[in-house]
Order: sequence, then C-alpha cells, then structure tokens
Amino acid sequence: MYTLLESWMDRIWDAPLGYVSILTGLLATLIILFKLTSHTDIPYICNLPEIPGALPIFGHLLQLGDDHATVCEKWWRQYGHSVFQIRLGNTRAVVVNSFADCKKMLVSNSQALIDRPTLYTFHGVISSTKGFTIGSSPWDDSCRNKRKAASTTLSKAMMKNYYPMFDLESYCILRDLHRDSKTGSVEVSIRPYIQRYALNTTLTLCYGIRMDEVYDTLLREILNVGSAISLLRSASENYQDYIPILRYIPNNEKTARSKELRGRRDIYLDLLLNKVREMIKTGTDKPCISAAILKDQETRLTGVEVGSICLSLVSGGFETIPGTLVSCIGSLSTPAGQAFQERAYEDIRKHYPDLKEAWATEFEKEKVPYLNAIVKEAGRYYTVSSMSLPRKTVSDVHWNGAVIPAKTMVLINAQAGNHDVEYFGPDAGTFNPERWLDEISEKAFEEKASPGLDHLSFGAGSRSCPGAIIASKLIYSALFRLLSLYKIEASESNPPNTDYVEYNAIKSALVAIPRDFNRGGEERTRDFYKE
Ligand code: HEM
Repeated sequence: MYTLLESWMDRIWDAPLGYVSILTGLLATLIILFKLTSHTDIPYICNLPEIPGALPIFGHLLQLGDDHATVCEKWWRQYGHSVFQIRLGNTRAVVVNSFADCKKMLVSNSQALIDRPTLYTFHGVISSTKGFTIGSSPWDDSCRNKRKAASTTLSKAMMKNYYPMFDLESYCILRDLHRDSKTGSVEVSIRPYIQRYALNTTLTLCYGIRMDEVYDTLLREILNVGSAISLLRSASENYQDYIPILRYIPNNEKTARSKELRGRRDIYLDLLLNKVREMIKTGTDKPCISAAILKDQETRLTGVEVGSICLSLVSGGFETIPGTLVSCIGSLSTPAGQAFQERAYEDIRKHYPDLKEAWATEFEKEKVPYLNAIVKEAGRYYTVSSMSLPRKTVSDVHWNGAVIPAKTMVLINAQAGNHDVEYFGPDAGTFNPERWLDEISEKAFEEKASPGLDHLSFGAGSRSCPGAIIASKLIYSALFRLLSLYKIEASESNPPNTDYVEYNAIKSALVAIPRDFNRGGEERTRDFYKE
C-alpha cells in the first residue's frame, strides 16, 4: 500500500538536492534541540523503570502537579514499580515508594545516601546570609559537627533536663484553652496553642527565650516566615530550581519573595541572638545552646554554625509538631475517635489511679501504652513531610540490577510507604492507634514489640530526624494533659478533615499545613489543675 510516509519519501527523493539538505538540517536541529532540552544532570539509569510522558524542558514536573507524594504513589500502583526514575526539569531523581523499599534504601545504603542536594532558591537565595539548616546542608565536616551538636541536645539523656520546659509549655496550652473556650463552652481552633507550644520549646532550647501570648507579634512573625519558606523549598513551587533559564526572567517573583523572606528571617534571628547577648551581660541568661557558645563553652563551632543549629531546631519543630498533633486531635475528636479517647483515658487512669499526682510529675514519662500508640499512629497516618527531605547519593547504589550513580537525587515517598497495605495491612488508610497494641485482657493494653522502624515520618538511616525523641515526648505530654482534662469533640460547623492527603491545606509545602478546624468538648475535671 502506498502510505503517506512513502509518498513523502518519494517527494524528497525527487526534490532538488537543496531541499534535501534543508530538511536534513531541520531534522538534525530538532533532534539536537530535543536532546538539549531533555538533558539531565545524571544520564538515564539503565535497568530502572522510567515513568513515561516526560516532556522536554519540564520532564515530569507538570504531571507531578502540586502533590508529588500522591502522584508518585499512583504511578507506583499504575506501573507496578515501587522504585522508578523521573525527571524534574534538568534533574534526574529516583523515587522510592513501598515501606520495604524505603527502609532498604535508607538503612542498607545509609552512608551512600548521606548527602542532600543543593537547590537554587533555598540554598542560593534564602540561605545566602545565615547558612544552611542541618536538614538542607550537604554532607561535610561542618554538617557533621552541626548534626552532632543537635543530636546531643536532642538526645534521650538530655530529656530529663527539659522537664520544667515540658511542664510549663503543656500547662500553658490548657491554661489558655480553659480561658478562651470559657471552660469548654465555646469552640476554639487548637492550632495556635500548639504552634506556640512547639515554637516555645525550640526557642527555649536554642535561646532560653519564650513567648507567653498565643498571638505574640514575634512568635507569629517566626511562624509566618517559616511557613512561607517551607513553600519555597518544594519542587512544585520552584520550577526555577530545575529549569535554570527561568532564573533569568526579569522581575522574577520567586527570587524577590525569597529575598524578602530572607530579610525578615535575618531580622528575628539577629534579634534573638542579641537578646541572649544582653542577658549574658546582665547575668540573666538561661542555659541554652547559643548562650553556651557565646560564652565560649564550646569552641568547635563557628558563629554561623551556631546560627544554623538554632535555625534548624526552630524550623525543625514549629510546623512538624503542630501538623502531627493538631491533625491527631482532629482524628480523636470525630465520632469514631471518641472511642479512642475513652480508651486512652481509661488507660491513663489504670496506670495512674492518682491522676492529680500523675498530672504534676508523670505527664511526660511515656508509660501509658494507649497514649504511646496514639503518638505512633499520628506520626504514621499524618505524614507531615510527605516526600521527606531530599537525599543525594555520594557513591554508587546497586539496586536490583541498576546502578544509581553518585550525585543522584533520591526522593523517599514517606506518605506512600506509611500507607502501604502490603506492610500495614488493608486498613493502612485508616487512623487506628490499636494497630500498635495487643489487648492482653479486657481494656488492658500492651505495646507490640517495635520492629525497629515503626514508620517513615522521621526518615531513617544516616540523616534521620534527630528531633524524633523530643517530638514524641512533646506530642505525648500534650495528649496526656489534654485527654486527662477534656473530652474533645469536633465542631459540627467547622469539623476536621481527617483524610491523610486532604487534611493538608497546602500540598506543595515541604511540611503539611493542616486545614483549620474548631473543637469543643466538656471538661472532665479540674481537681488536679494548678491555677
Ligand atoms: C513530628 C515531628 C517531626 C517530624 C515528622 C520530622 C521529620 C523529619 C524528617 C522526615 C527529616 C528528614 C529525615 C531523612 O532525611 O531521613 C527530618 C530531619 C531533621 N529534623 Fe525533624 N521532624 C520532626 C521534629 C523535629 C524537631 C522537634 C526537631 C528539632 C527540635 C527536628 C530537627 C530536625 C533536623 C535538625 C533534621 C535534619 C537532619 C539531617 O539532615 O541530618 N525535627 N525531620
């Protein structure tokens, strides 16, 4: 049959030589253009599936949309590969989805995955004045020292020193909820109280400073700037990180916004450090990281490194803890969550018949199995950092016949792994604290033995979250006091969204920002509550 292609070939054959050369030139230019616009930092990785449909220049960025975790989870199911490669503009990335593969990638290749990629907007613009946070630092001696100092401050052994802080900050949640909800009769949004709780904790550790007012101006400025910067760290918000030509667009909005936020952040970081300097002068400083360094008790770290540690701890806690705790309170306050609350309360009473005494001295001891189970389930179900923090390989990683070369970006889809039905069972998509418990007799619970890595929300391996211990303690302490005092109920007019994807109001942010909701509920007792 005389096809269209054959007719074209005939015409070219019959055409004068000049036309043939023009057509060949055009074709060659098109091929070169396609190659140039599809070029990636790391060449195609053989024996590792690539998701189809990558476009020149953009790669898979447009298909990924705002919610990378959910789209990658869908691709895993659609194409049947838990580990695959994609293209973010000019950057090749390997995405890991199932729980077993995420664990194997992070734990078995711990040293090979110790690095973090550097990105134009976050590293080149926002961090140009105060250095990188630990979570965004490439691996070098300075990062090793900063991580070591942070891990020491946040270690299990140090927790007993922070008891007064846990006491004061968790007490303030209840004190102000009692006041603002008019003893439980008015519905309130709990998020601002929890944000202050998380931020005051890290500010106390770093600067020995706290703010008593929920709507303190400085406290809200730190939270607003931090959330806005979290947006500028995600791939979906920053095409210019992966498509370099976009950086040269005049009046680049992203760069201008980054500079504005950098300026605002520098102001409050300097203010906090100057306050510590003043307190040292007047002898009123509190034990904290920056005072210790400013007084030269610790000489290994430079001023920029100290600033970076403080910035890492402050930004590490202020959205992750509220994201997890507020969403968990949302799940507990629904009609289905009432049963969990009741059982948690009974378990608290079972372990502490004298609740008044426990409220004062045992609230942070993490001894009530049911509460520990709620903390774990909150971490798993609400994966606040859905794509974790990006990693970069420092050496080859051998993966089922493929060789992922050094300097490749690796993205851990913690949201997909945390809801993997093959690992967590058919109810992986349901909030159920009891998956972590054995009911040994009626209403008596025992925690199941931990398999080592409960879930992926804190990462794993060489760059896992050093704040995991203090985070669990903070969530436990707040829940202990809150559930001892209140029966929390969701508002009917403004209830929580408890879907593990949809609870997040801004899916493109690096850390989830839960949709706001109101809660009400009756107070159980105030016998043991100190005014
Ligand atoms: C629910 C609370 C939290 C969650 C879900 C969380 C999650 C994470 C995740 C996913 C990572 C990256 C892990 C990896 O690459 O494997 C990380 C790193 C980090 N987190 Fe957390 N975090 C939480 C609380 C905190 C707190 C309270 C602090 C500090 C006070 C903190 C400080 C850090 C630091 C400094 C890093 C960087 C570690 C490194 O790159 O070496 N985090 N966190």
